Amino acid sequence: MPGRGAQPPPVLRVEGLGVRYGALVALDDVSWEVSAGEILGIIGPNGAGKSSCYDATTNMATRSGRVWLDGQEVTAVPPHRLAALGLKRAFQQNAFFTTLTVLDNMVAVLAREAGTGLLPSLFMPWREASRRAALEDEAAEILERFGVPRAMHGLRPGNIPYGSQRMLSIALAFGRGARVLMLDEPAAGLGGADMARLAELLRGLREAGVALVVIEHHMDLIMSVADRIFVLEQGRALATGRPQEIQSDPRVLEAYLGHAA
Ligand SMILES: Nc1ncnc2c1ncn2[C@@H]1O[C@H](COP(=O)(O)OP(=O)(O)OP(=O)(O)O)[C@@H](O)[C@H]1O
Repeated sequence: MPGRGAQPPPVLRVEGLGVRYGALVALDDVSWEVSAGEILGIIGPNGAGKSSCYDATTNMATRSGRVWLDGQEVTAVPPHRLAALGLKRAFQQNAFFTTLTVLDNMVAVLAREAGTGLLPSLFMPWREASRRAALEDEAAEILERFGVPRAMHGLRPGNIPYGSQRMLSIALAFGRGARVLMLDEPAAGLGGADMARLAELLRGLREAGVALVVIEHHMDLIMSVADRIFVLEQGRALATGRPQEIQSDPRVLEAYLGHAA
């Protein structure tokens, strides 16, 4: 890519993304990229087009533009295939199987990733017992890595603390692994201690080589963890740069805070 010097090639690159809802232009000619072991923060005022940008990237909205994953064009690839290729996403709202335990939610994700036919049999105890035990071990390890302790694995998701629910959401999105993980406001509703755990988790994933794209309204969090920030305003790219550049960019201050510093 031009101007990236010795940077590794991007894992995910989007170019010219556009989304319209009827007459409303939610996203207009937006391009960005993210590399392995990098955190790209996406910020912007409410309604700026951040979620539409995720929908466009993961082919969950009718859109224009193009998307490349690991150098391969994936513009026409449907969302579930993108996930299988390693482009994964967590949503603003937690989405669990509320009647399953925390552990079984994770097992269900692993079973789905393992392929056809396994999911129904996993919940029949007389079949696939050893396979199920192996998946349970794997699920428990992933949950612990994402900060959901074993004491919570037998509970229903609605009965664990909200901060742990958010971590569970990220674990379920990540599954067995991701090349790119896109998170939509992971810190929404979190208090200080949970926010610190989340920051630690994001840094750990970056350390492991995951490319992270994080929409976030909590400026302290995103400015402290992101390597680069991409700013959207009214569907268009306003600025991109390192956190300290973005924090002192008068255009961003004007758009985001309603005044220049
Ligand atoms: N399904 C939809 N139908 C019609 N308009 C939509 C739809 N989804 C989003 N919009 C509109 O598109 C624009 C961009 O919305 P989007 O949710 O992408 O912004 P956002 O930056 O993620 O906002 P927020 O920070 O509030 O989540 C907004 O004006 C929104 O009202």
